[in-house]
Amino acid sequence: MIGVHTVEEIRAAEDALMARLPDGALMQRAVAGLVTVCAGLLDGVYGARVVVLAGAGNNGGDALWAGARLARRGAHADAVLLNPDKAHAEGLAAFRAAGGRLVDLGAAAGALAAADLVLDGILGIGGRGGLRGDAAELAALLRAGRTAGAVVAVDLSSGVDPDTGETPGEHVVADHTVTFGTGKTALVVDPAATVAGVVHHVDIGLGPYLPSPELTVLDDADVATLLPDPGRESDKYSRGVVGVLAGSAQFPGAAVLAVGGALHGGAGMVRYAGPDAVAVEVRQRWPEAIAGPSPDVVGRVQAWTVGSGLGDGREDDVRAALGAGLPVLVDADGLRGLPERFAGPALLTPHAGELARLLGVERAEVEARRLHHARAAATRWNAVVLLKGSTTVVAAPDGRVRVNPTGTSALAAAGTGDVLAGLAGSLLAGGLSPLDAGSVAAYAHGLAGQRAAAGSGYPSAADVLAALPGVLRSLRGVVGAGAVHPLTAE
Ligand SMILES: NC(=O)C1=CN([C@@H]2O[C@H](COP(=O)(O)OP(=O)(O)OC[C@H]3O[C@@H](n4cnc5c(N)ncnc54)[C@H](O)[C@@H]3O)[C@@H](O)[C@H]2O)[C@@H](O)CC1
Ligand SMILES: [K+]
Repeated sequence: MIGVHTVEEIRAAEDALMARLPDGALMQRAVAGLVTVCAGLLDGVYGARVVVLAGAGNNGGDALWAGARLARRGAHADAVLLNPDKAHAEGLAAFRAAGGRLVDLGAAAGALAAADLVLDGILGIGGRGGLRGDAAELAALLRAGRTAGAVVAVDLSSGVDPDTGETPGEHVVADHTVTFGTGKTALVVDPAATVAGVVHHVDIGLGPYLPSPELTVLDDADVATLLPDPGRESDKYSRGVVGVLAGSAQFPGAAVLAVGGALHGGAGMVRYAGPDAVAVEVRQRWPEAIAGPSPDVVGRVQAWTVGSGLGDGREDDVRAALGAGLPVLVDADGLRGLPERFAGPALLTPHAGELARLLGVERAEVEARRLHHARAAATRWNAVVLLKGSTTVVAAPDGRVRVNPTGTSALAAAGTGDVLAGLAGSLLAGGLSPLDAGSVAAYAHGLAGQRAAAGSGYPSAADVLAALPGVLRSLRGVVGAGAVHPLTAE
C-alpha cells in the first residue's frame, strides 16, 4: 500500500525528523535518491548534458545539489535560476564548485533543446497556484517537446497542486518524478497524476513521524487480503446472494454484463430482476442466474446492484431495491433515483458526467477537481463514491479515499462499467464494506482491462469480463504483504 500525505503532515514530519539530524542531512538523503534515478535514466553520466531548472525554495536546492553531484561525475550541467537572488545558497555553491554553469533565461531554450536530462526543481510542495512568468514559459517549452531528454520532476511536477491533484495553471509535464518521504495526492489523482510520469519513491526516514494516511493506493497484497475468502464450510447462501437490477429492452447487454461481473465476484448466487425478454438473454448467457420480474419477487439477497442500462420507467423497482435496507451499489440510471441521504451502506459509481449532473456542476469542473467532487458527493449522500475515469477515486463519507492504480484507457469502452457494477455489488453481498468493495472491484477490473488489452488491443466489455476470473485467481494467489504479483510486474 502506498500512503499519501498532505503538505501539512509532511512538513510536521520533516520538522520532527530534522530536529534529530544535522543540518542539511534530510536534503542530502533526498538528493542521493534523486541522483540514483537520474543516473539510471542516462546512458552514462559522463558527458551527459543536464539542465537544472531551479526555483527559490528547497525544491530548487534539491535540483542544484543533484546537478552538482552529476557534474562531479562528468556531466555537463547547466542551471537556469528562476529567482537568482534567492536561489538555495548551499545548493548553488555546490553546483558552481562542481563546475556547473549558470545559463540566463535568454539561452535556456537552446540548453533545453540539447539536454539529455532536465531536472525540474522550480517548485515542490511549497508551490501554489500554477506557474507564472519565466517559469511558465520554461514549462511551456518543455510541454511543447522542446527537449529530447527525459524531464525529471523533483518531488512533483512544478505548478501542480500537491494536495488536490488539480492543475490550476501552467505546470511542468514530466517523464519521471522522484518523490521524497511519502506519496502526494498530485502523484495519484488526475489531472496532475498524468503529468507525473513514472513515479519513483525515495525513503528519507519520515515514516515514523507520519500519521496513518487518509488517502491510500492499494497493491496486489492489500487486495488479496481484502477479497472474500470462501472457506470450506461456505455454501451458496453464506457466500452472499447479490441482486442485479439492470438492463432494459433498449440495453439488454448491460444486464448480461452486470450479471457476469456479479457471478465472478465471489457471490454464491445472482438473482436478476428485470423484464422477461431481458431475463431470457441473461439466462441464455448465464444459466446459473435466477431471474424474476422485480426486486420484490425475485427472492432474498444480501446486496443490490442497481442501475446499469436500466433506462426510464423503472423508478418503482429502483425505490424497492434501495429501500430494502440492504447494502446497495447504484450505477448509471439508478443514480437518478437517489434518496436524500443513505442510512445504510451504499456505493455510488458515477462517471464524471453523471457526478456533474448529480452535483449540478459542469462535467469539466468535475474532471478538473475529481477528488474534491467525489468527496463532496460522499458527504452529501452519506455514501462511498467511486468516480470512474482516468484515475478512479473511491471516496468514503468518513474522509478515507482510495485511488485505483490499475486503470487503463482500455477500459474506456461501452459496457465495462456494467461489469464493474456487477463485480462490486457481488463483493458487497460477500460482506465487504462499500469502500473495500469499490476499491477492490476497481483494482481487479483495471487488471482485467490490462490483460484483455494485452490480448486484443482494443478489448470489448466482454473481453474484460472474460479476463476477470484469471485476474481474481492470480490475486487470490498472492500471499503475504509486499508480495510482487506477476500481473503488475508485467
Ligand atoms: N523540508 C525538508 O527538509 C526537505 C525538503 N525537500 C524539498 O523541499 C521542497 C519544499 O521546499 P520549500 O518549502 O522551500 O518550497 P518550494 O521549493 O516548493 O517553493 C518555494 C517557494 O516558492 C513560492 N511559491 C509558491 N507558489 C509559487 C508559484 N506558483 N510561483 C512562484 N513561486 C511560488 C513559495 O513562497 C514557496 O515557499 C520539497 O518539495 C522537496 O523538494 C527535500 O529536500 C527533502 C527535505
Ligand atoms: K518540481
